[in-house]
Amino acid sequence: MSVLPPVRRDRIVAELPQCFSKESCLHTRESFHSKVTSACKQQRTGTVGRYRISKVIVVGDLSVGKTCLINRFCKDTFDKNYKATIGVDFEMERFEILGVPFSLQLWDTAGQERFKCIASTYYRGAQAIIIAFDLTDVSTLEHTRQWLQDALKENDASSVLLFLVGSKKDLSSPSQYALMEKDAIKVAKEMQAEYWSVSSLTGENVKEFFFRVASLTFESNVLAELEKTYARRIGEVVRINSNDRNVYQCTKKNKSTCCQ
Ligand SMILES: Nc1nc2c(ncn2[C@@H]2O[C@H](COP(=O)(O)OP(=O)(O)OP(=O)(O)O)[C@@H](O)[C@H]2O)c(=O)[nH]1
Ligand SMILES: [Mg+2]
Repeated sequence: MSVLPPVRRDRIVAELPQCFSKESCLHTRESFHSKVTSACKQQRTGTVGRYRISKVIVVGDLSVGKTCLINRFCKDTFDKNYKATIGVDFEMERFEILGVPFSLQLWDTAGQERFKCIASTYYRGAQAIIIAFDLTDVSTLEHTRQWLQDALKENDASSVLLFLVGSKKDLSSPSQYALMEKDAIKVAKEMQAEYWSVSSLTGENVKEFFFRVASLTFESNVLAELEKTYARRIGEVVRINSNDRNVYQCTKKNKSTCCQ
């Protein structure tokens, strides 16, 4: 069995990364959920080990900067020449969160209309959806609602984490940015998404953003797994209890026959 190399030192998460803007932040806790930290401390790998991967899809209009965002984070590169994504591209990024190895599967989808049907076949089973728009083009912000609708057709809205990300921040002036941010935060609140603004050219907020995505998906996976384990245990206890009742009836009626 091939052993993976250790996680890069700059991919280690010990504290819950904070959100970008309090105004559009759904998970306002300052630290990881206590149940998650204790499960990880006890390395209850049965609980924590299983959920080591999270699927994240990145959607949004063509040329808004989805591929550049992923490449800046995964490869620390930036290509100013636009090469449209055809269908989907895929990157796997490994972290160590609270001492537990964890991977983000990043699915970079095509924004061009003609590739949309191929891309949408990869939406299913996402734990997080990143909807990207261009901070210098308000029409790409308006289109994010449709992108979200399409992505939610394949996923359970109640359990998927949503992020609305404004890209190309280096291209917008402070006054232009302030106006766009106000609109974007309004859209983020409507969507129940967490808003971020980034620049893949300068790298501004890119690492912080992906650390936040990885940490929140890790936390929700571990909590879901703990709940399942707890429910299974309760199930077992209930089953034993119901047997107890039989044992009780046996002893009341006739000890020898029914309770072997
Ligand atoms: N200045 C600046 N330019 C950017 C930034 N991000 C992307 N770009 C430019 O925008 C172009 C398109 O970016 P891509 O990441 O390829 O766009 P995309 O969303 O993947 O496009 P599709 O694959 O067609 O959906 C790139 O060639 C860059 O030149 C950024 O943060 N700042
Ligand atoms: Mg692309």
